[in-house]
Amino acid sequence: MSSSCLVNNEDTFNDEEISRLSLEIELLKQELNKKTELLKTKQKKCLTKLDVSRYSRQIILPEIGIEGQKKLKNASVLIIGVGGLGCPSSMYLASAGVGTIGLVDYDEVELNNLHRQLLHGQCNVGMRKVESGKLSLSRMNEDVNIVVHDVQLDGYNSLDIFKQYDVIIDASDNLVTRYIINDTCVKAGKPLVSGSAIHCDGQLTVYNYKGSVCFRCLHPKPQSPETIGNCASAGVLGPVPGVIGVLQAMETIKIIIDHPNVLYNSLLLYDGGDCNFKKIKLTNVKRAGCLCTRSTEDIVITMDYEEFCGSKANDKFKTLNLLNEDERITVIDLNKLISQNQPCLVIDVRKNVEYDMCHLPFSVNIQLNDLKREKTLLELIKQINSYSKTPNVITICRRGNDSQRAVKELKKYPQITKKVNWIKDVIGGLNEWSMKIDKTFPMY
Ligand SMILES: Nc1ncnc2c1ncn2[C@@H]1O[C@H](COP(=O)(O)OP(=O)(O)OP(=O)(O)O)[C@@H](O)[C@H]1O
Ligand SMILES: [Zn+2]
Repeated sequence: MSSSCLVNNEDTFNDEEISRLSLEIELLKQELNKKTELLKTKQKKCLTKLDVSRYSRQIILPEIGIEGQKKLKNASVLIIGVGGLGCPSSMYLASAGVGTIGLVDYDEVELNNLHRQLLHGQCNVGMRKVESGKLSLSRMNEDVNIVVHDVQLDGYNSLDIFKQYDVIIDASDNLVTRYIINDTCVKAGKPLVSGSAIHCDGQLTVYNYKGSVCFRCLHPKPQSPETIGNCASAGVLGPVPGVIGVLQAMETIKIIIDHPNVLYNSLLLYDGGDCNFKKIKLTNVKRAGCLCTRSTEDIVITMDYEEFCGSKANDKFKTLNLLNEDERITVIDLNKLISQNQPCLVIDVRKNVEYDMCHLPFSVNIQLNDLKREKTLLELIKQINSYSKTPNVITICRRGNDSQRAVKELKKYPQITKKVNWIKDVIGGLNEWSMKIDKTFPMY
């Protein structure tokens, strides 16, 4: 017999003793579980008299009652994005007495956020959004525990954060983040209240709730990045994310109180222009092979989401480098050329509406897409011909990407290139002009 098999006689058990001990262990385990559950219930916060006064107008509702309000007090909700949707949803949840609200955002408050992101005020411009959000929410309701996560959410940090919360609200603004949030909710088994808003339109639904479909079931392949707009490029009317964010708060409250009519398996469409709400039925069958049909251990959320979507996990501006250095000028060069009265045709290639918002007085407006039109090109040639000396052509846009595209486009036409000295664009565009030449020029 090898030494490893040597056993002291006192330590050996017969079959009967083994099954008796197993039973004892099982009973002890059950006892421990019961005590842990009891402890959890005892640890649950009860309502104070002040709570009852504060929330009396909603406690009185049969849907809420004392039990519902207790559930809200003991609930935790994570909101990703303290922007157009995250501001209204967090305001209503904090005011309703949700015990813990987590805020995720990696960005700072900008002036152009204020028309719709009502948690942030003028004095908060430049501040971290999560900090500004926490300040305002705590001012609204000091009893709510506001937890800040000042990070860019990705597949590596999301699970640890999500685990700490009961309900997740997607108030982000880009496709990559939507997939990360969806996949993490599926892995962590959390309901996802999803919303979006752009122009005058909004959408709302709840995924991964009581066996319902997930975002991937409906969108297994990401939309191409070119077809997706964002608030910065497409614009949004403030009340639209306001409406959707408030409805996200409503669905979250319904999930917490276990309301029977949570908006899952349906998609709510809001058309602000028409003042119209439409509800369309979604499938209640999970897509075969979808992530949400796998066991949680098999769900991988550390994939390269940016590669999968072909876009970034934020809607921050990407600088293109389409032109060579000698095909570009700085705003300082432009200023010099203009003050020296050099013959320059400055073409602002932004949308008409942007040109109407603000423009350089010496520029003309031809939208990038119009540069392909024959009629526009003929008019442009006429303008070039009207100069007494051979002019330079300078394209400009907001930040210096479309202006590079415009140079490429114009250089395709020898009728133009032959008649001008050179065609160049302005690095950094009008935003750079605003920073370096004229601080009163609006930056947007
Ligand atoms: N992966 C992410 N991690 C953390 N925060 C994110 C992530 N993706 C988006 N966000 C945040 O979600 C919020 C979305 O807000 P919103 O749609 O109103 O856009 P915005 O970025 O504030 O404004 P604009 O698009 O006009 O510049 C932003 O504050 C953004 O920083
Ligand atoms: Zn799915």
